[in-house]
Amino acid sequence: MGVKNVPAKDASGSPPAPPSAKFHKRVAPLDYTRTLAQMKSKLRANLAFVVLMTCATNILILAVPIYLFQISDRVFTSRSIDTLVMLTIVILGAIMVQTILDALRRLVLMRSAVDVAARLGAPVLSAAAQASLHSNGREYQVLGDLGALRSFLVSGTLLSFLDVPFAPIFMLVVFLIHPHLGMIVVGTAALLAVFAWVNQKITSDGFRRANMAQTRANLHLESMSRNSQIINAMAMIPEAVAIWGRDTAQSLKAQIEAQDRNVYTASLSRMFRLFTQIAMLGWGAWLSLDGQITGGMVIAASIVAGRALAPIEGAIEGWNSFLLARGAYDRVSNLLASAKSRNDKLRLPKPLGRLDVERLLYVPQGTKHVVLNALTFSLAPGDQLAIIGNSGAGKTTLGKMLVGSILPTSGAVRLDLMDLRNWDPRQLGEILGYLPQDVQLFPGTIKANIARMREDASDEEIHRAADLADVHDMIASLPQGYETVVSSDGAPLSGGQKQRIGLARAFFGDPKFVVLDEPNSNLDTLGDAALVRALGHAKRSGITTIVVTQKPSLLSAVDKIMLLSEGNIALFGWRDQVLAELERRKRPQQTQVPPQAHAPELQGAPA
Ligand SMILES: Nc1ncnc2c1ncn2[C@@H]1O[C@H](COP(=O)(O)OP(=O)(O)OP(=O)(O)O)[C@@H](O)[C@H]1O
Repeated sequence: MGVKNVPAKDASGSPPAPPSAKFHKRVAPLDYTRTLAQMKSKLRANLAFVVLMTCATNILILAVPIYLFQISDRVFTSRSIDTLVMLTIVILGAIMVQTILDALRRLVLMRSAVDVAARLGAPVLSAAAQASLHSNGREYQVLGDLGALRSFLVSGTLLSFLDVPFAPIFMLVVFLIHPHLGMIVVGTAALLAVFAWVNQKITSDGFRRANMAQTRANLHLESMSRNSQIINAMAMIPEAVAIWGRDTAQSLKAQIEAQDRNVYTASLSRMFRLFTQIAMLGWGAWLSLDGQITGGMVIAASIVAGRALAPIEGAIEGWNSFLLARGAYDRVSNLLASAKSRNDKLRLPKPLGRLDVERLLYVPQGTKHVVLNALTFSLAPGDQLAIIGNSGAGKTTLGKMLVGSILPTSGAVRLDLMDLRNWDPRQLGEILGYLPQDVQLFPGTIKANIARMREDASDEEIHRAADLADVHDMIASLPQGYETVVSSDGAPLSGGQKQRIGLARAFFGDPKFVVLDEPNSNLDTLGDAALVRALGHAKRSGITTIVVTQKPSLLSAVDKIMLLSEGNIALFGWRDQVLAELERRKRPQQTQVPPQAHAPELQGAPA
């Protein structure tokens, strides 16, 4: 196609920059899969160290029963004080080493948990923001999963899991002391496993229902905080609180049911574990009376049995939190695996602003509604197009698609011949400007908002954007000017002022292509006039501009008009021709039939 790849003249009129400066600097690459792999290998290394420490601590734990064994077998028989002192010194040393190693493994696990959160926090948030393009933003909750993962890594459950492989060794030791005692321990372990299985069966549904109701209550709370003004203004507090209360009550009720059952099974398993201790001592005493083992062996067997059963009980009790952590890990790794690496795109020179839309089709996922029906049109660099049409015609959807904030079902949007999907996203964001229908500002100063929260933005660039959007005078009239701090609900700015700051934000950084969705919906006459002047500045700067509008006042400022009707291009062409055609279509309707779909927006439009 006929776009000449000549360097565009700088908007300020200065000569084009040398070739090297024309190329955007690539931001640090964010390779999600590699970050995840790095985190896994670091965690594996740490866990290997922890497993080593666990081996050592578990072996050293045997020192106490061996000490008892030795006392009853050697000291009592030889009545040697020296042996007693030696044995005591050795056991004290062993206990000290065991304590240090146990503390070490806990410290390493704590640092590993922090390391996981620190390494994955930014990539997960970035991947969630990317993924939210295709959904309603629920991916942001994966950040909570990262927290759950971190808690699991420092929980006692993980230590119990690590200790479980040593349980058979301890059982073997008890078997070696006496097979009867060994069988008591193995029987109890099997019984504990049965209790845990029953516990899982009878509580999982309750916990699942409790979680679902809690999630609903949290979502409701979030929407209440976003709509607090509407809720207050229309006295909706009782209803809003009632909805939250209903979901919270459901969650608590389900939780109580599940927890009651949990308490029953946990108490039963604790009781059986105590029975085991008694059985070990009682049966051990009988064996001792029978002369089969010594008293020291009975006590040693009881201690070793306790060590064998404790991690099994801990792992069984923590099984639910293990499943939750595994689910959280799966969600984190799936999100990172599905996020696309942002560093594999060629850096291109700054575009001229030619737009080609090819057979753009949009059928939202899960619906059969054709919102945009194979739209095809082109704009030359610097063209200004107004998109008009009835409510629900697809104007906003088309605007979002033109800036790549939603992806088409099929077809392509090309900027300077290159499909938007093939531009480096960061570079594309810098050469695009977008003012959405529902303008939201970030909490911070006006200058930070105009600069798109970039810390490297110069004052000159911010002023230039404000100038281009014709909002400098409005900002100057505010008591704190560019330093005015805006809160998350936009206060202290009015709706129109917010919209005009949003306009300056769209023009920040010399974009080459700007989409403005109903930029004058909140503007007064002065604001309207400023917007028309801003379009004039954009025209002179060669910025390709698309304005979605229902108001006729803006139509005088554009070159071309597109009429969208139910997702189809009903009319597209030079402004005067389209307006004349609309006028011609409107006339017979006024005399014959009720007005047609698109007639009202053009009433009063300049011909
Ligand atoms: N994600 C979606 N799922 C289902 N339907 C959708 C989705 N996005 C848009 N639509 C539908 O597409 C149609 C066009 O919506 P769009 O917001 O683009 O209209 P519009 O022309 O901008 O209207 P308005 O002037 O009122 O803003 C609407 O009927 C809307 O319900």
